[in-house]
Amino acid sequence: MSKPEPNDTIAAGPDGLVAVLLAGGKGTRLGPLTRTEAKPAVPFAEGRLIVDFAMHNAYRSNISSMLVCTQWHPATLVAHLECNWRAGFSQGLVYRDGNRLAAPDGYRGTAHAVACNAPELEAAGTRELLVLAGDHVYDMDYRKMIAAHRAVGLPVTVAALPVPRSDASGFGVFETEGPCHARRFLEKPAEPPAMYGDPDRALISMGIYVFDWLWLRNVLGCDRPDDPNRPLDFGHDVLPAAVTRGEVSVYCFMEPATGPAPYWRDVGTLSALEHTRADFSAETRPFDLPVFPVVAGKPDERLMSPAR
Ligand SMILES: Nc1ncnc2c1ncn2[C@@H]1O[C@H](COP(=O)(O)OP(=O)(O)O[C@H]2O[C@H](CO)[C@@H](O)[C@H](O)[C@H]2O)[C@@H](O)[C@H]1O
Repeated sequence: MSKPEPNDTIAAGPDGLVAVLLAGGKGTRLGPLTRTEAKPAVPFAEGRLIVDFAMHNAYRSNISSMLVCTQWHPATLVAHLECNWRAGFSQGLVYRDGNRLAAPDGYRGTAHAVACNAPELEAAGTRELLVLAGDHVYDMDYRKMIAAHRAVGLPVTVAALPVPRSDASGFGVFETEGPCHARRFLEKPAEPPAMYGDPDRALISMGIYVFDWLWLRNVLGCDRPDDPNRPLDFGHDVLPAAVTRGEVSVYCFMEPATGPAPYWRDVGTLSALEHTRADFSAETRPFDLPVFPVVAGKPDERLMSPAR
């Protein structure tokens, strides 16, 4: 297995886009599985780790550069990405550990993780940022969302989908006044508001964002590193204010916008992970497991071992 090269650099794609994968959370709700392991590095099925779903989506969406924010036990994750995915990212795949980059406290939240990497993103020529989480199981072509972001012209686009209202309090929830027109954003509300036209469902954030970089660097206070009021978390700090200011467009991950939701699972709890794994071991899978790009050299030995 090749060793990670922390000095590698990234350059934005021809359209100025860079992806950031947030992969540093502790994942405490996965109990023993994440005691000494990053959540995205938890095995899913047949040699795939949880992170491979987001990686495959990025790869097949022609994303050519990615910065991965790690923090909690990143060794397995970095080795896996380096071995299986580096070949798919022609403009660079780099890992930036909060323990080193933001010592002594590390990244203090998702927005802070991006802010800490602002100088490198700036140097890479970033004009748009696609922010992804490493702990979701779904099959999505981000190009459609990016195209929608450009067409609408607002500085932020958030991917969203409906879930039963009773399941929504663990997510960021949009209060909408049209099929996908957001009026308010509430991070993990005890009483999630119903989505427009459907009293039984709520429109939740999938934790996938496209940002205009100049807007984001300003909102994150990248020029004010000592400002104690800088936002730390996208869901708690950045989105509620941005939605209220009318700066956020909602990208509904479903066709048509009011139709049934596609398969998407946040596998942040043991029971969600078990159910999702069961869906993929059933005769008919929700969709195919991720496929690694062809790598010159040896395949990951995990792929040679039996499913786990
Ligand atoms: N300090 C840190 N440094 C680096 N990476 C970190 C980090 N803290 C968390 N992460 C990573 O960021 C991603 C998001 O994790 P969070 O735990 O912050 O959000 P959560 O999933 O609860 O909600 C979010 O995702 C759900 C969808 O699952 C949305 O509904 C909700 O609005 C949104 O806040 C994960 O991949 C995690 O590993």
